Amino acid sequence: STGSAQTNPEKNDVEYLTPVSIGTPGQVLNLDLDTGSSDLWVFSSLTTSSQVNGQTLYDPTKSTTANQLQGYTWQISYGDGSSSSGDVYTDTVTVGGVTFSAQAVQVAKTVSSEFTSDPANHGLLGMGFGSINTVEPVAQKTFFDNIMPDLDLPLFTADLKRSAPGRYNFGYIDPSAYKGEITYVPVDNDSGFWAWTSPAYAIGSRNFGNTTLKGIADTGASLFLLPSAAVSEYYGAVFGAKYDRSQGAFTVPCDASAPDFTFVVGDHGATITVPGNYIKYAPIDDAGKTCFGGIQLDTGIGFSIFGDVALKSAFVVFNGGNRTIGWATK
Ligand SMILES: N[C@H]1[C@H](O)[C@@H](Sc2ccccc2)[C@@H]2OC[C@H]1O2
Repeated sequence: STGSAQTNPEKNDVEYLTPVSIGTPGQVLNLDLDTGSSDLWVFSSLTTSSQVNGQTLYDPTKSTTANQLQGYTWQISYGDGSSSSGDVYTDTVTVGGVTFSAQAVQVAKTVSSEFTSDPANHGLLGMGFGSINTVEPVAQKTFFDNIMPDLDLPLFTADLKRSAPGRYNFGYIDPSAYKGEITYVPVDNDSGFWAWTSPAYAIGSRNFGNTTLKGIADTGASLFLLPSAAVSEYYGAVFGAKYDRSQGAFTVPCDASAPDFTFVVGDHGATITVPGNYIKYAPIDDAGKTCFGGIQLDTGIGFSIFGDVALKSAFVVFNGGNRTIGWATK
């Protein structure tokens, strides 16, 4: 089988939401497909009502194919401090025309304020590795794990775009979605993430250094989080850039000329270039004078995060069959 689903950016591309059908008859929720986590959880009829704010709710009692996993629970905390928890059902789930009939659907009973505050986000669909699924007493498989054996090819692709709809494809590679060759590199999934290492990076037209970037490809993260040496070198090249302690982040003048950020993929010279304009991420003042930086520090995480600012500059193949990640320009 193969499938294809359009994914739609929220304001400032802070996340990308994809319609997912759950249950019989189908209840369509817009979910954040997240390669940086491995739980499929949804706002539901069981979610504490004071924590619901316009989100579409999955109601298992309205689905003839829902079955509760009695006594199973889950609780997840994300890198940005948000969290959610609840119970577990199985039900039929369809994304982009690909269906799995007994998918673990984690219904939220509690969600943190970051989730409550966004009516458009009805939950997450994790596409990381199964080892970090939080369901107790038995971890559950991700949607991708479940459909992989039936896919023509054991992979999915992410084609995110700046402030425009993009696409997640399952089981095939669309040759019209990228230019040149796809360069594949090994993924180390010991952490449960799509972790890989870039051998070097360059800022603007400067020469490549020899500092490797060890990071994860995370479709659920908005920004490009890098080591302080890379971040300082980058913003040192942007006139008017500064670290704004009140924001706890680097900002740039929205009218600054921002250099591109290029990272190497593999050892035969392939590169991906993040346009400087993507790093003038979003205005933080009404006048649109000051912009939030799309590159920020990865301090304390232990690895870098190739979030949407990096991913939307490429066509990315997540191959679960041979555990590689492929990058191509587009
Ligand atoms: N993998 C990512 C995940 O999808 C989000 S969870 C999230 C939180 C609030 C709003 C939307 C999504 C969080 O930021 C980075 C990492 O954790």
